[in-house]
Amino acid sequence: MSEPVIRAENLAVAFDGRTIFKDVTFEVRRGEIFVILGGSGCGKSTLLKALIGLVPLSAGHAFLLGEDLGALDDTARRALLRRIGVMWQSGALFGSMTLAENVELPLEEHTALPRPAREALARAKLGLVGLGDASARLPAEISGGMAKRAGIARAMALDPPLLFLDEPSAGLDPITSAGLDKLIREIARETGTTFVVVTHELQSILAIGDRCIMLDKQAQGMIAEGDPKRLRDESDHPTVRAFFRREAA
Ligand SMILES: Nc1ncnc2c1ncn2[C@@H]1O[C@H](COP(=O)(O)OP(=O)(O)OP(=O)(O)O)[C@@H](O)[C@H]1O
Repeated sequence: MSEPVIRAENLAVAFDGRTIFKDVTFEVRRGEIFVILGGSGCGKSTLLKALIGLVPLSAGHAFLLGEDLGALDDTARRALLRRIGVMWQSGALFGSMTLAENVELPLEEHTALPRPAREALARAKLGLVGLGDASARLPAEISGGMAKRAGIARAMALDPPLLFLDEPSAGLDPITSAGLDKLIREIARETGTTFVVVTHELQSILAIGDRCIMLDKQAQGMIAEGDPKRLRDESDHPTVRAFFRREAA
């Protein structure tokens, strides 16, 4: 089997001596959509940040694309992070720039490509997310669902093999959210991009997740791992069952 895209070994994070999670161990395989799920405040976003080195680990190792992020010097670390796309929940587009200019921004920052090449790549990425006709629009002129699509296009500007999405369906109505899920599946299938998606939206988890882990605040760590549909149908863990069956725990 090929090297996993992510290997998380016994990860722990604590803030001011308070453990958020510990002993978090999992692998993300090439080409899959891997979901990090769990209730509010269980540490999903913190885990995402820890995986890319934005939050320090108090224990464990995170290997991304085969490299131990914590063991790299600044240059190697920047080079590795350049190969990873992130769309933050709060990752708003720059309001004064068109969608095309927003997508071009990472290309301008990280490549020496001339402007026409950048423009062509930005158009292609916007086309991939179904916004080929909207490239000259400003963020204020588009819907929330379109803004998320544009955010994904921007995160894909540098063709990352690994893409993190932090709560992509936050703030979207169910139909728009389902459309975004479909897009994520299409991109994964068409491009082979590996996705790590943080979400607590049950519909999304079941629609897109090949595999998932579930974090839990009380347990301060993982309480489940596997195919979300199997967890829904077969888990004996009361919190996992409650989550998937939408019952109060
Ligand atoms: N920089 C920080 N300093 C101190 N505490 C923090 C910091 N970042 C997060 N926390 C705490 O860590 C816990 C987990 O937060 P996190 O945002 O990762 O949860 P989450 O599962 O993503 O929640 P939600 O679904 O509500 O976004 C929370 O109690 C939060 O207050």
